[in-house]
Amino acid sequence: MIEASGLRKLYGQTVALDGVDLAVRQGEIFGVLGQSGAGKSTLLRCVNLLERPDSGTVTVAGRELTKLGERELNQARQRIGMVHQHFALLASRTVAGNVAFPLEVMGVGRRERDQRVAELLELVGLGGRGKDHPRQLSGGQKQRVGIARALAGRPEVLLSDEATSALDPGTTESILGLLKSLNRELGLTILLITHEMNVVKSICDSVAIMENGRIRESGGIGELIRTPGSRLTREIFPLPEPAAGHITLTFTGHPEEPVISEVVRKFDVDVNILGGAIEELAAGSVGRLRVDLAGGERDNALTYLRERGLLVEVAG
Ligand SMILES: Nc1ncnc2c1ncn2[C@@H]1O[C@H](COP(=O)(O)OP(=O)(O)OP(=O)(O)O)[C@@H](O)[C@H]1O
Repeated sequence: MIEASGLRKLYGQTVALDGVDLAVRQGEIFGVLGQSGAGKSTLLRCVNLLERPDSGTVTVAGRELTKLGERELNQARQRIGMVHQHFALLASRTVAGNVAFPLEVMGVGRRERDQRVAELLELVGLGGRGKDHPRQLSGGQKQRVGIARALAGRPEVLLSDEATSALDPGTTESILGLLKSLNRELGLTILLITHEMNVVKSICDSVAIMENGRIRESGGIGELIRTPGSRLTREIFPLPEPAAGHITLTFTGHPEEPVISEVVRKFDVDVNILGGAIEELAAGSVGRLRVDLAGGERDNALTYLRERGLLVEVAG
């Protein structure tokens, strides 16, 4: 649905994007995770060409945006919604007036506009609040207005620029829940940028980890979790560096199965648990355990764990 290839963007001497490739599939929630200054906002602004990359191409829903002139681009942008960190609402307009704004720009007539605005407010859980002004709303409600406005043009793609960064944890969760349900119910493809691992863990199907204008790792979350040495897994489970011989086990799907006690019984090994955690991700439940395994048939125990579908990493 979104494909970016070879994106480069310089601001003076600063390389904001240094050859970025991105592929977001239709209907998925794709997170770009990175620290401040990594280039995330620049990447997002290059996807809808609010910022023109110095080189590289961007294709959204089959149209190569980097080839379009300003008029065609404005049209194409109507099918790409955008949600902002600080909501970007017009203080002088009511809630309904804010949501109606893009429809006015598109030239939608009054009656259709009113009907669509009412539908959109209902969709984001703000039915009946149309006459209020943004100042009468909480941060979470303001973001709901921002989302309703972004959906006005029936976009195929929603871009989210740190949509929950200005919100408290409880409100963040409810906004993430709303994005997830829009993704499911409308089949909306969502590309979001965030510096919060929590956002990636709770709603993303895929992720790209960005650093210094480059993507260091990207892919489906389940797939990355099963990849040895994955940065994503290390960041989700911040265990200390392992000592030589220590074993890190990553298991997905059925953490309730007693594989550890099985290997102890079957292979007569001693297991010393050094650390670990279980995380509930949108992609499923994932556990990571750091152990020391000694005695008995250690190698056979490791082979058995691999055969049971665990990722087994032995520190060198
Ligand atoms: N308009 C601009 N003019 C000059 N430099 C810029 C501009 N926009 C971004 N940069 C620089 O490009 C680099 C990437 O910035 P960008 O805002 O894309 O990162 P980010 O990951 O989104 O960070 P943050 O979360 O803090 O916004 C930074 O070094 C930043 O200072």
